[in-house]
Amino acid sequence: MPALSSEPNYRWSRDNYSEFARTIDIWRVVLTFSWMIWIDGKQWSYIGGKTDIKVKKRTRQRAIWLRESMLQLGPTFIKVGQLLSTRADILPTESVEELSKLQDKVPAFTAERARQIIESDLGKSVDQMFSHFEPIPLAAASLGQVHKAQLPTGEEIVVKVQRPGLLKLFAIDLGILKKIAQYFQNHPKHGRGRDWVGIYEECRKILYEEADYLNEGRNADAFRRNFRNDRRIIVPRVYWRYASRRVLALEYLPGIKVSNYDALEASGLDRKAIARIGAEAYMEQLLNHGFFHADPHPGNLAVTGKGELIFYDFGMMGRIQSITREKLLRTFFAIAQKDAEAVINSLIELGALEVKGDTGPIRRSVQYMLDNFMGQPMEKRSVAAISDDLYDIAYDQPFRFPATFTFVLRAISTLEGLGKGLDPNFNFMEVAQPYATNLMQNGNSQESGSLSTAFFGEIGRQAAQVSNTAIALPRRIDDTLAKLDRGDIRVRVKSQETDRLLRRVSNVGIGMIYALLGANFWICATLLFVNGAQIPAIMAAIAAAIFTLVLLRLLTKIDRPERQ
Ligand SMILES: Nc1ncnc2c1ncn2[C@@H]1O[C@H](COP(=O)(O)OP(=O)(O)OP(=O)(O)O)[C@@H](O)[C@H]1O
Repeated sequence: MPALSSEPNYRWSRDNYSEFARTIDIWRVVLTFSWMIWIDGKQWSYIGGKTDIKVKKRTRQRAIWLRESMLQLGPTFIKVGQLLSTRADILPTESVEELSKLQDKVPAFTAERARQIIESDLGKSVDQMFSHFEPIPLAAASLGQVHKAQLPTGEEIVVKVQRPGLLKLFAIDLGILKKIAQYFQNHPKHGRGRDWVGIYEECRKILYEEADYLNEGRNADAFRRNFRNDRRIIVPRVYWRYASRRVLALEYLPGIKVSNYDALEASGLDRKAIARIGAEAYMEQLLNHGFFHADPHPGNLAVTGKGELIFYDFGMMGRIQSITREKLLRTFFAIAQKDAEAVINSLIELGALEVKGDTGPIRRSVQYMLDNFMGQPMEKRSVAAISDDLYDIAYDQPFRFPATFTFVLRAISTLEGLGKGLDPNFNFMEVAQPYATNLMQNGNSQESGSLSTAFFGEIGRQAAQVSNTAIALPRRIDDTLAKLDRGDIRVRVKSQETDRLLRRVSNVGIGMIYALLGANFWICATLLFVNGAQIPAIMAAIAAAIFTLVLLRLLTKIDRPERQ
């Protein structure tokens, strides 16, 4: 993010901002938003009647308001908003779209404060360590800012410095956010089928990981190592001598931003080739390394004069294990075969789906989607469209996608958007498919070997199923036994005889109660009548008569033979 020259005076960036004032500010936003949602659900709040167009328009206005409020609330909420923008399975489309526009438009802090942080963390003065330190940051984002500097040896570096007081702000904000998550969890409407506390825990973990620059340095090293044999990808080197939780020095690698099309063309760079390198680098990360850059927005990708792709910012990375990659293939096969049951099972196995309760409704939705949306061949569809379909199914259902899965989808969708900007005919699936097959067949790593075995094993299995149902039958029995073993099958035994007997026993019990009450009222009526209280005696007699009648009716029912 370029540093802002004019600095809006946000409350959270003031020194005298108290925890109490913060709590009020945050709860004011939460309660106002809850009130808006409540009002929007009421028919009378729409002048001239509630229509789909009016609802959509209002949802959009609310989403814009939410985005602006998150921006006002500062770093923690900007990041949480950005994370929530990947959750189209729990938020309406309008909110997802608005939150994904949430950019780190935050004021830079002064070079003086940056120097203080560097000196306090590294224990030496900035002038001793660096021959030059650029006071105006290259970029300022919500968590920190980037200053250019030079080492006495002449090497050019960038120094990332964390925003002052960030961890203190996190501690306060996350404490309040936890209460908000609990509030929504316990809410009769918004809490149903949602795991707000789980989502809060995920956000908390990611925020603290991103705020630890040592972690970012380790990620950058691992990413760089993974691409050491690929000359098309460049990753800055970490200068560990100048690293702490709040400071990170990296090799200075200037480049043209992938979204700066004019500059790319002026340098004679091939836009199509850049889009392809990006997609292939992602296939490599997802299928081979199992370690991927989770935030490939245009600010984090640049191109050198030679057409190499530079990656910046390793704060948010995703990991997928090799076993998950095999399961991912199984999902693709299931989708290709339009087998809803298999899609759901593979997504559950993948950990991509957590179903609470009955899988029936979701199976029907998935089947509907497979039959209707997936009309086009897979390789012609965009990943963004596929994820939209998935989110459409998931929205308002009693399950959610785990963060890793939504991160993969978001990373690929973002990259796809970038690719389309560079080359209007770009399609991630088209690039990915042959690349994935090639990687699985000719891969030199042990992992891709096992992956290709799984791939062909799966083809064999599917072929056997399709060509011969008789052969497939034992498999189904086997699957059913496995389900039984896992406790996924509930057996309901219906015995009419037992049901009848139970009903009779219960009716006899109720009959006893009526008999007792009837007798009681008859005795009361008699005693009252004998003592001259005629009106109360009549009332008691009526009550006694009612209970006796009900009892007689019940007795005839007990003896009547039941219809089969
Ligand atoms: N090694 C580098 N060489 C040159 N420029 C860099 C380098 N690292 C970062 N930058 C520049 O600084 C910008 C911000 O860097 P980075 O994304 O790492 O910071 P951030 O605080 O994590 O920002 P954000 O959260 O917006 O991604 C990059 O877009 C890039 O322009």
